Amino acid sequence: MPSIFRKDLFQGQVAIVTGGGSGIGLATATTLGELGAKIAICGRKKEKLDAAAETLAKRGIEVFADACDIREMEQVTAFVAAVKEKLGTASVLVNNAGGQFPTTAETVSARGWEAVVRNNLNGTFFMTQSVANLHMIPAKRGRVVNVIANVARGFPGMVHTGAARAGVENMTKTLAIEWAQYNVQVNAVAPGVIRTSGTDQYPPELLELSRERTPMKRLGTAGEVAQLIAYLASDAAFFVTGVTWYIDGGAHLWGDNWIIADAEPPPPPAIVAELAKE
Ligand SMILES: CCCCCCCCC/C=C/C(=O)SCCNC(=O)CCNC(=O)[C@H](O)C(C)(C)COP(=O)(O)OP(=O)(O)OC[C@H]1O[C@@H](n2cnc3c(N)ncnc32)[C@H](O)[C@@H]1OP(=O)(O)O
Ligand SMILES: NC(=O)C1=CN([C@@H]2O[C@H](COP(=O)(O)OP(=O)(O)OC[C@H]3O[C@@H](n4cnc5c(N)ncnc54)[C@H](OP(=O)(O)O)[C@@H]3O)[C@@H](O)[C@H]2O)C=CC1
Repeated sequence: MPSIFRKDLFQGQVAIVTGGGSGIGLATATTLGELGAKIAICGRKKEKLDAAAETLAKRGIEVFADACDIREMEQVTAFVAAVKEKLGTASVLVNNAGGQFPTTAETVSARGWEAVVRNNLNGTFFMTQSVANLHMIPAKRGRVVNVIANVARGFPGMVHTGAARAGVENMTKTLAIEWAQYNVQVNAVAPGVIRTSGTDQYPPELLELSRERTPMKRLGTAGEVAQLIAYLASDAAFFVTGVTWYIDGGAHLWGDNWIIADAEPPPPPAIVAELAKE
């Protein structure tokens, strides 16, 4: 995707992109790298990261890639220290790693719930705290962009991730206030349904339903999300903090992925009929 940004926008800066081995993370790493940033990426699968690092290097981007499960604090601490040693002090953190699986609220197992909450909420906090303490707060400079999801009207069909992402959205506001004194801005982006290696794992009929239920009648691209992240990571967004930016073709305002059955609901309690008489 051609960029609207100045070629040297991130020259001399170091950007960490979690989950940078694929999808939105790789598109973001590519965008920031092509705008001059040195890039650090992490993920759980080393092979995927190595392939992504090769792609980035071929584009002339200086890159450091290492395996790190963001749910494990020791792995996070080690990765964040390695970034400092290999590339220098990071001024940009994109918390993009995450994921979940479709489920109903009544059937999700305790382990399934925990896996998703740890991945999206705990992992994002561990990484943010670690990068802030080692890189951004001492340097008095930082931009954090949290990738969440369209949870504006709940997330029926994925209760675990809805709850975890709402937690990250609230955390975004808190950190924006606590860290304003350190010149660290914290924002979130909330993608609608974006075609990536991640959504390729979803049933095609669910994605088609999502497309139909999106006012703009299409799915987004990873490149589009990367451009929004680049803006929020740039100096142009210096006075922007604590805000969630939707990039979803209008889907947070209209259109549901959750079909409410047409069946007659159970009768209301008697008091409702009594009140209707008055
Ligand atoms: C509806 C509206 C759509 C709306 C239309 C579509 C909208 C899409 C919007 C969002 C799109 C994206 O985010 S796309 C990005 C998607 N990418 C990903 O999700 C990749 C990352 N995800 C993951 O790694 C996994 O999903 C996650 C659970 C988070 C972490 O996996 P782990 O390996 O740590 O966990 P495991 O040890 O395997 O499993 C722990 C428990 O979770 C359960 N579990 C794991 N995967 C499961 C699965 N697919 N189905 C059931 N249960 C699962 C296991 O059964 C275990 O519980 P027990 O069985 O009880 O032991
Ligand atoms: N595509 C979409 O429609 C939407 C996506 N999102 C969110 O955007 C982000 C990017 O998703 P997308 O690019 O679509 O999908 P991908 O599955 O391609 O990307 C997810 C990335 O996160 C990494 N990851 C997942 N869990 C961990 C972990 N515990 N530690 C480290 N890395 C991890 C994965 O790498 P690895 O497997 O190697 O660990 C992978 O590279 C995710 O948070 C996703 O939930 C939100 C709304 C919609």
